[in-house]
Amino acid sequence: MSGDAAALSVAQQDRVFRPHGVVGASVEELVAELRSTGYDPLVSPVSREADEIRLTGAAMDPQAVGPGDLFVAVSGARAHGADFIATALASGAAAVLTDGDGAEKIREAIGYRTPVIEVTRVRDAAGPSAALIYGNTATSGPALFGVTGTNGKTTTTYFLRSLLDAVLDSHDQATGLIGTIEIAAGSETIPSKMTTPEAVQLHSLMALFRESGITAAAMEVSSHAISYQRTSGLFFNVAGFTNLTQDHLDLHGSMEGYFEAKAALFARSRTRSSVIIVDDPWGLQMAEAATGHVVRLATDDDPAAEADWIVTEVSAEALGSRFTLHSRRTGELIRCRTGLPGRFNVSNAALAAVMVLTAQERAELAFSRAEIISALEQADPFTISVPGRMQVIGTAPAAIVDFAHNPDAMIRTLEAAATASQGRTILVIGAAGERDITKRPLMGAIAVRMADHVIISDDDPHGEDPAQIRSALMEGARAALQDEALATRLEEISPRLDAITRAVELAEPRDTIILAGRGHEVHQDFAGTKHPIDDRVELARALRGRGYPTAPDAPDTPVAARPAATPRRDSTPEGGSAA
Ligand SMILES: CC(=O)N[C@H]1[C@@H](OP(=O)(O)OP(=O)(O)OC[C@H]2O[C@@H](n3ccc(=O)[nH]c3=O)[C@H](O)[C@@H]2O)O[C@H](CO)[C@@H](O)[C@@H]1O[C@H](C)C(=O)N[C@@H](C)C(=O)N[C@H](CCC(=O)O)C(=O)O
Ligand SMILES: Nc1ncnc2c1ncn2[C@@H]1O[C@H](COP(=O)(O)OP(=O)(O)OP(=O)(O)O)[C@@H](O)[C@H]1O
Repeated sequence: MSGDAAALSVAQQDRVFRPHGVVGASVEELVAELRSTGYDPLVSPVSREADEIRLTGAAMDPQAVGPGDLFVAVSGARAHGADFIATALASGAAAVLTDGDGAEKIREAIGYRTPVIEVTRVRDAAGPSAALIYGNTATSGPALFGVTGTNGKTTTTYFLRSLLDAVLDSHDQATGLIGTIEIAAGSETIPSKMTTPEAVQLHSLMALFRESGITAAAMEVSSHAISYQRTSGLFFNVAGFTNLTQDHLDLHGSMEGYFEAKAALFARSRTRSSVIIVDDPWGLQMAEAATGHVVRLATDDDPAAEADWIVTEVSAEALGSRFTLHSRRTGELIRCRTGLPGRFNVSNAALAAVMVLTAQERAELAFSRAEIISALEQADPFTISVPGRMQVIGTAPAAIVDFAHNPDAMIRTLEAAATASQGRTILVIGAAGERDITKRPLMGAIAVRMADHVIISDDDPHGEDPAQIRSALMEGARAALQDEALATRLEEISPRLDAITRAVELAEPRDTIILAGRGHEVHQDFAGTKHPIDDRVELARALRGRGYPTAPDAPDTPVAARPAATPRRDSTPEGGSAA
């Protein structure tokens, strides 16, 4: 989105990034739909005029409500949406969908002025309600490609979109994208608030996509989204699974709970086909749990016997890789490449390719196999820059900004660095506050096991004390240093800007610097206060400051200012047992 619109808040941008020609539904039609699907709605006030009110949009965030919207007021951990009824009404909300508590709050605040539809499961009902308003059905389009898994969602959706673009361009059709970094409808984009938006926004986006001539879209599906019913009422043409490793245990309680949340996406009622990477037992289990048409993809060196597609002939090419996709069923061989570093990007690229091939096989895309193969072999769709994902900022020393913020991603990123590096690996790492705390010591331990010099710093502390988060990482790192007699150098430096400067000061041209955890993010959140900092900008600045070369597309805009409220600076170089 450009011009004046770009100056709007994210919620305001959500409000204007909407379809225009929505036919909508009346309150009466919505209530009838909810009744017929078992939600047992109660409506007040019940009157002819109220029934005839036409709903032409839906929003859950009161700041994103527009005229004629259904305001979906949910009860949450921080607040009840109904507490914000005044904001929603001032913006033009025409009716409210809420629970008993919400209905009570609204009656107390405004009496019986606006129709209130009361159901017990508001989040469940939000998706089907929005689907009705925006005219979305299982076949209304666009062709939707959903990707879930602990790591690789963003990268795979960028790869998917790039491949779809390469094929659809010649058909004059555009593509969409919904994910952590941005929401895009063709060339129009807005920034994302969440990896997967709420159902009301997703349904609005489907209608916007259709209106904008978008025939295919790639979308990240987080486990939070599945648990919070954000994808309710949406139907995927192909759902893809990358992997399952430790993260988000604060929400899911256990790996089994986390698995169950993800598995819900691969049900016949939600997706027509599933493409599942079966490189580990979780993947194999996911393929067993999936119902409907399931395609198994193996991307490692020891492919599972059950795999339908395997990746073979992987070889290094510049910083990226070449590989061949082999269909065990038909014998088909397709040559692909990705310019992004790391073996995991071969997996992400293979998943994107097999998802599109599967959609074509199942006659869900109006283009031929030959067009996909030609795009794969000639358009190089997997050599693109994915913001903050293995993004190369400097070349000597190699300097990379990556989003790795959980144990498995760290291992894979540091493996990629070790393969590429001629010298030492210098790592800056932190952990986010108010998120899975059990991963912090694990991440500290992995850091000192796999890098040569580790600087523990801050990520987004959110409401937590940043020093405490660092200390949990340090604890894991120190224990590994001691127990495993490692020679890794370990420091704790805050703020992050100082940690970045220090990493560059330490580096020599043969070394590799990895700034992990923050990727594309441009603010750190300290208890609700946002401090501008972009790892990519600061790394490029520090490299240039020391006369080191930067990559051609390294940023040069001086975005970041030094944080206003700087947390404790605590630079305590520590050696491992041999240091
Ligand atoms: C755990 C979780 O996902 N919580 C989400 C959930 O919160 P909740 O149900 O507790 O609701 P709440 O925040 O109390 O708000 C209730 C209602 O009051 C409104 N409200 C609330 C507070 C306020 O100040 N103003 C306001 O209007 C809200 O818009 C909502 O309508 O619904 C809220 C409304 O949409 C989300 O903002 C909130 O996301 C929180 C902030 C969050 O951080 N979520 C992250 C963990 C998340 O979802 N991440 C995944 C990606 C994870 C990954 O793979 O890394 C994602 O898909 O983004
Ligand atoms: N297939 C993969 N397997 C393991 N690690 C990966 C994979 N793909 C990417 N990574 C690592 O995970 C990080 C995040 O990648 P990406 O943003 O593509 O995943 P994501 O699932 O969208 O993550 P998030 O949900 O946290 O945004 C990358 O920066 C990289 O370190």
